[in-house]
Amino acid sequence: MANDVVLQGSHIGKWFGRRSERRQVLFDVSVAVHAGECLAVIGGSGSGKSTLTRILLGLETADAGTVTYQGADVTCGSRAAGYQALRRDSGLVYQDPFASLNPRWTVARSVGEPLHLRHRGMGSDDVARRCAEALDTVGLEPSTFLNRYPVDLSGGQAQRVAIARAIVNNPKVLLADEPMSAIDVAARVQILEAFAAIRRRTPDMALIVVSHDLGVVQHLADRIVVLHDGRVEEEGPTARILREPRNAYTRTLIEAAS
Ligand SMILES: Nc1ncnc2c1ncn2[C@@H]1O[C@H](COP(=O)(O)OP(=O)(O)OP(=O)(O)O)[C@@H](O)[C@H]1O
Repeated sequence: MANDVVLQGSHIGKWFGRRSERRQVLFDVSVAVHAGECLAVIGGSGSGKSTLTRILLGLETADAGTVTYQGADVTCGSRAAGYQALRRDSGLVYQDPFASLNPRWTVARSVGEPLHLRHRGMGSDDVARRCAEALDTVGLEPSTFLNRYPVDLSGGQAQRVAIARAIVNNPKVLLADEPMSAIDVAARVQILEAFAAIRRRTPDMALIVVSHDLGVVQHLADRIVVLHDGRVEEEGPTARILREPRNAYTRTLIEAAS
């Protein structure tokens, strides 16, 4: 399995604030993400889930430790050897889909923009085909949705458009930070199905999901990392962690969710 590691954080430490306000929020966190797996990062509010995953994706710098993407360093931001490759090969899905979509852009423009940015000379037929494929994968009929604006979408549809935008360049690593928490319960199934379809279509892609919702985690994740106050409390296969948590904090999280 070690050969399959795409993204690795080793002994990550992070502090926020200045002088007397300075506070450590991640303590010696090590985590490996493998090709083709879905890794869930769970933990209470403020446990460091978003900070850790943003550091792994090179969106935030670590103050201690290292992050490598396919063996190349990404730790010190844009100066690092692996940084550009990771930025190019990663996609992001956030909690609020309407914040990730420009209200003045059609779905076609929002989904197509990353293609234009990456492949400057790509022809309009290829852009249209790739946008349609991405929308199809997330369960949105292209002919119905391509010309809509965000205002014409439900929350669940908007999130699936945001996911289509995130996958249109076939990322090797996709980070979804609380992708379901702003979506009503009825629409969540379609988002789960969208992630399942993406994983079938791109079986080598690594998916990192940050979620409070253990139902979502149970459906999506192969492996779980449990964070508490910036430390890894426990990690292991999803079924084992949810059925037989070894750690008292993990048990508390599971009991609170059931
Ligand atoms: N830019 C920042 N400046 C100062 N403190 C920050 C910053 N970002 C995060 N923090 C602090 O770091 C800690 C971890 O935050 P983080 O957002 O990573 O937690 P989380 O587990 O994702 O929480 P939530 O589930 O509530 O989103 C929190 O105490 C938070 O207040």
